[in-house]
Amino acid sequence: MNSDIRILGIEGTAWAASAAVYDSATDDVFIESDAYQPDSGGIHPREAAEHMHDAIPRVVETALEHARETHDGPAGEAPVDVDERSSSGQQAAPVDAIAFSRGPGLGPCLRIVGTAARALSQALEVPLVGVNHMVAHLEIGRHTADFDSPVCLNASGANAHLLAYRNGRYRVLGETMDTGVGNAIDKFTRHVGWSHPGGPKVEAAAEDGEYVDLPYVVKGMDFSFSGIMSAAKQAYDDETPVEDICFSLQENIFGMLTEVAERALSLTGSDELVLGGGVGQNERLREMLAEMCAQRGAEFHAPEPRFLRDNAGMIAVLGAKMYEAGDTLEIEDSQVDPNYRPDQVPVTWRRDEPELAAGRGADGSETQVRGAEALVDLEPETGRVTKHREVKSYRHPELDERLRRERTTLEARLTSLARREGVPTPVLSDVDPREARLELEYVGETDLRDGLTAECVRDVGRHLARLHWAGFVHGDPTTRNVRVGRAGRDASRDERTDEVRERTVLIDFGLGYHTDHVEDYAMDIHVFDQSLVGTADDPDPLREALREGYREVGEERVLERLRDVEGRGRYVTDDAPE
Ligand SMILES: C[C@@H](O)[C@H](NC(=O)OP(=O)(O)OC[C@H]1O[C@@H](n2cnc3c(N)ncnc32)[C@H](O)[C@@H]1O)C(=O)O
Ligand SMILES: Nc1ncnc2c1ncn2[C@@H]1O[C@H](COP(=O)(O)OP(=O)(O)OP(=O)(O)O)[C@@H](O)[C@H]1O
Ligand SMILES: [Fe+2]
Repeated sequence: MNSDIRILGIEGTAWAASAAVYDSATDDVFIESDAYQPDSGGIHPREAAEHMHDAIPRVVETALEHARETHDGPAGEAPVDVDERSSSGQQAAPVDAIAFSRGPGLGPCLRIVGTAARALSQALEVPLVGVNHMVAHLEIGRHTADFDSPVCLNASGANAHLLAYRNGRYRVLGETMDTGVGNAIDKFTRHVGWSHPGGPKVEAAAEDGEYVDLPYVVKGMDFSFSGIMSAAKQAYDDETPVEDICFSLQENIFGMLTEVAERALSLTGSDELVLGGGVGQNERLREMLAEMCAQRGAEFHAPEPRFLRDNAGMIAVLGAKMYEAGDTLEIEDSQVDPNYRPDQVPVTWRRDEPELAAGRGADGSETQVRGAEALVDLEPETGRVTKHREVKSYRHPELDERLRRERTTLEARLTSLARREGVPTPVLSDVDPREARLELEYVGETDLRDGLTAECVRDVGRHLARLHWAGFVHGDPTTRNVRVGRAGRDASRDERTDEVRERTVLIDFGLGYHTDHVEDYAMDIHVFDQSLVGTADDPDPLREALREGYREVGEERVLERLRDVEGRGRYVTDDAPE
């Protein structure tokens, strides 16, 4: 940002009544916050709104005072640019625009912030900028890290998701299938009788804990907390020491988040990761992410804690970028949106398009690929591939051992089973679960990601339907877990035209499992769908092809359930006690 822009930011989506002033010339961010602390239980929407009502005018006044003081320059000096924008001849506004969080968040809180922002914009005669709170959690990290095009993990109270920029939007590559990560932890601490917020208390208790087995659920880049939270509450009721539960909750929950973040880096080819959100204040989460990135040669950045928890600084910083791009709002269009998703925001302040880094040398000559889970040695000449799930040092050794062994066994079993169901997969020549090593046939010429066509995607739809028909799911169908091309045995002739057709081969079944739940089948399609959205410039025709292919072989009720899965508002911020 070149010019000197000063923005007042206002935040109040849930618990933090906060105002900030960002000065682009000095890159200074002044933040004044007032936290709502529930007397008992979790956040009560009405009480939170009352808090906003009282506290927002106060924090805004403090921030404006700061703006006026710094605007006038050091004591004794004449004010700068005083009447530049003043139409009425009065002293000019101390800021260039008012940025406020439009959502997601609690409706009653958002409305108070919206009203305050509109009133200020009118009184000071400066434009209004409507900021998406989750995109602000991401952008503050990109700003402070000075990264180009990172993957972002937002780990906050009401949300948990992975975002990556593609063609004018932040795409959601993966997200929680139930509650936000902080809310999940806070529900456990309510069960135990600890006061809100629970995250810091779990972190403190975990220091004296030992590992106990708890559920671990990732589906591609999506994940779920409901199973682990019920198991944790049950373990507490069964008198498992609470420090052991806290320790293991952190190991598993943050292990899941770190694993999906690594999958997102692998899928997009990005080597930059930023962390956002209040749960990002947790040392163990940061340590795991840093270690994962170090192990794969990526850069990791977590902003300082005042920028991680809810704060108006991040609203002001993104507000400045939007303001500079001319992305302002008319008062009549400035309504708030409690379900405002990050992928609804047109990204007006970025022009650059990241290249998807190739997974290997374009000519296929590189012989080793690092996936999210494994190191894969390729020998296209001999037609052999060795896949080794390395130790992940960020994970607790017990969990790591279990996951690597189970997934290697499953991958071997389901790869073969799928082929028997008529789905092309590599032929397996050796399995060593203890070493977490597989030997497979080399298939395809490229990853589907690098040769995306509607025809191949339609094939993927048919393949998934066949697996589901046989009673199991792939678990991680992405555009990198599908190989396409005519290499070796993969060439096949079209019966009608006698032309050599590309074959579409599924690989990497390590997250697959047997199930007869329609929901699991729908999720499997959803996971592939999200990877299309994350890797294609124009995903819609491909998404349609996926459904067409599925429909040819599979059951309509699965596609109906898919529409349910997609329509579900996962951004439920109401954390009122059950
Ligand atoms: C929509 C918006 O209102 C919402 N904001 C929000 O959830 O506040 P945030 O400040 O980003 O995160 C609060 C959460 O962060 C957790 N938290 C705070 N410190 C923590 C720590 N040291 N370890 C784990 N969790 C922590 C709290 O328990 C709480 O659940 C969101 O971003 O989802
Ligand atoms: N049998 C194979 N034939 C040809 N290429 C393969 C084969 N298996 C793996 N690869 C290549 O190696 C890459 C990583 O393999 P794989 O997906 O199995 O590892 P992973 O670590 O589980 O990856 P991720 O979890 O990121 O999907 C694939 O995207 C593909 O390019
Ligand atoms: Fe937040």
